[in-house]
Amino acid sequence: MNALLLLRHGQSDWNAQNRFTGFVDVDLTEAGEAEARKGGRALRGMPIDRLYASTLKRAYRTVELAMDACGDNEKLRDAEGHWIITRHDDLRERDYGDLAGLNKAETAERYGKEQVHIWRRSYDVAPPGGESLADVVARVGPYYEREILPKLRAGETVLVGAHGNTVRALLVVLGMNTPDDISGVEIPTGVPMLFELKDGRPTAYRFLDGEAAAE
Ligand SMILES: O=C(O)[C@H](O)COP(=O)(O)O
Repeated sequence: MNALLLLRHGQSDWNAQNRFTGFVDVDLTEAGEAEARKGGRALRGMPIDRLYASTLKRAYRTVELAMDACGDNEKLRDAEGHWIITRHDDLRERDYGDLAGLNKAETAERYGKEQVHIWRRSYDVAPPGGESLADVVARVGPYYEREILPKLRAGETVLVGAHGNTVRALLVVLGMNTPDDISGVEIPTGVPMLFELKDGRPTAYRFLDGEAAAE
């Protein structure tokens, strides 16, 4: 099999509290861990050759839990039984800067819903002290082209544990969306996205939200 799999982390503690998170390294909730395991079950029977994640624990824990639940691909464990996951800062969630830790609803009351929507979903306007989606594209894109695309072109299937805005940035990098229409795209937590490849490049994707096999 030759495919790209993107997996937004399961629900995090600050997702559950409706707080801006960004670079802050928060844990998964129990519900988020269950989402990760459900996502893993949807991957059963799918040969995976390589695992990536951001350096934030909510992303690589999601990959670990998903792979545990998937139950296949034991070749990707090291001698101690840990999943071999290439982790990199460039795959982190967008930096929400000064908004990190603030409640999203309270922030909308303080600055206005329109301003918060612009900070969250515009392409080139960054939240104060943080990154715009364009900034995320500028760091995720080169990492993808340098590290992941060559593996896909070599015929591998690669799973990347990421974040809402790194997935959205990759959809722009992959040409699935444009800077104009990406603002309307939302990524569910814990649901694997399977990208079909043509000549080593992703051409279309679908969500694997039906479980391949019940628990
Ligand atoms: O970092 C965060 O706050 C969330 O994971 C993504 O936030 P957003 O959906 O508001 O961009």
